[in-house]
Amino acid sequence: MSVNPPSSPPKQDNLLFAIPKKGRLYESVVKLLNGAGLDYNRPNRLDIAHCSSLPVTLVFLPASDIAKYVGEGNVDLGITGQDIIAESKTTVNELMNLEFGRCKLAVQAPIDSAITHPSQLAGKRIVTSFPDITANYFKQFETDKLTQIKYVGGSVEAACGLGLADGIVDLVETGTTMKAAGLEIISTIMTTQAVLISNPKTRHSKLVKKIHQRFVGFVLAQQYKMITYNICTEKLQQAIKITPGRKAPTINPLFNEAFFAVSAMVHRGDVGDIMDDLHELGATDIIVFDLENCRA
Ligand SMILES: Nc1ncnc2c1ncn2[C@@H]1O[C@H](COP(=O)(O)OP(=O)(O)OP(=O)(O)O)[C@@H](O)[C@H]1O
Ligand SMILES: O=P(O)(O)OC[C@H]1O[C@H](OP(=O)(O)OP(=O)(O)O)[C@H](O)[C@@H]1O
Repeated sequence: MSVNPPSSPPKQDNLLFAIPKKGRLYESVVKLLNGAGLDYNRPNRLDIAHCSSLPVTLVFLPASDIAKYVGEGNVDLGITGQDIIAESKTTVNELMNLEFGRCKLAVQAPIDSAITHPSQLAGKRIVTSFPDITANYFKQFETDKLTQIKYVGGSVEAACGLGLADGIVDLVETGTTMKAAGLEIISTIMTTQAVLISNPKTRHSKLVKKIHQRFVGFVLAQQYKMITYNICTEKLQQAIKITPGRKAPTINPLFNEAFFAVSAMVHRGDVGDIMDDLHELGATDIIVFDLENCRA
């Protein structure tokens, strides 16, 4: 692990926040930090950046090391996958699911092998970046011989084809990597997504809470859109059934008309159907807005 020397040392009283320095989680994390108002300037190639808006220093680390730094080091907050937390066997507080980095950790074997159940791989050679989770998982199937677990840091899917493994344990999202390597899922060990974690011994509980609340608002805003429309008095009750909102819709009478303007939060995935239903009911001026951020 290499952390470049900081341009200026971490400010002593700043909260330290570990961020994946690259890889699958990086872009979503940057979006989340921007959305939560954690503005920073990261000079090219440097692994440390001070936030301008809050007393927070971001440290950019490999995703696979972040749970360790938060559980056993001085780092107060971090973002990483649940798979990494499970593998690192360290105690951190899992504050919230971040709704990205969703995938599963699965036992895989060559399609043309006769393996259909994980017990057939017990005692055999398994290659993985998750040796601890894998060893624990195969224990339940072992009789006499221990499973031979070998660690590799990446491109795990190549191990069967290159004669290093009889099976692998690796992450699967779309399945593209797995299929390209001629592998199939034999069993799923766990599902995982990115989470916000905190150090149980942090000295910055108040700031941890503040950042947590900002993330809750941003993640919620990503799941909803705001819809507004006009509807006549007679159809208002039916319209409310279509857009009940998170708590209730906001309803304002239109000036000089027997119409109401309604606005409500709706789930992103339901927007198309809701617009169709409202249009069919006779609603007019239906407009949908993205929510940039919110506090529920
Ligand atoms: N295909 C995927 N889809 C969704 N989330 C994933 C996927 N692959 C990995 N992740 C999540 O992202 C975390 C980091 O994985 P990634 O492959 O980016 O790590 P890395 O190997 O440290 O990075 P890099 O490959 O850039 O060195 C994983 O532990 C997992 O939680
Ligand atoms: O099911 P898919 O959508 O194909 O995604 C799964 C792949 O993504 C991850 O690897 P990544 O591409 O991040 O690189 P790595 O193997 O170097 O970790 C994971 O280790 C799989 O190989």
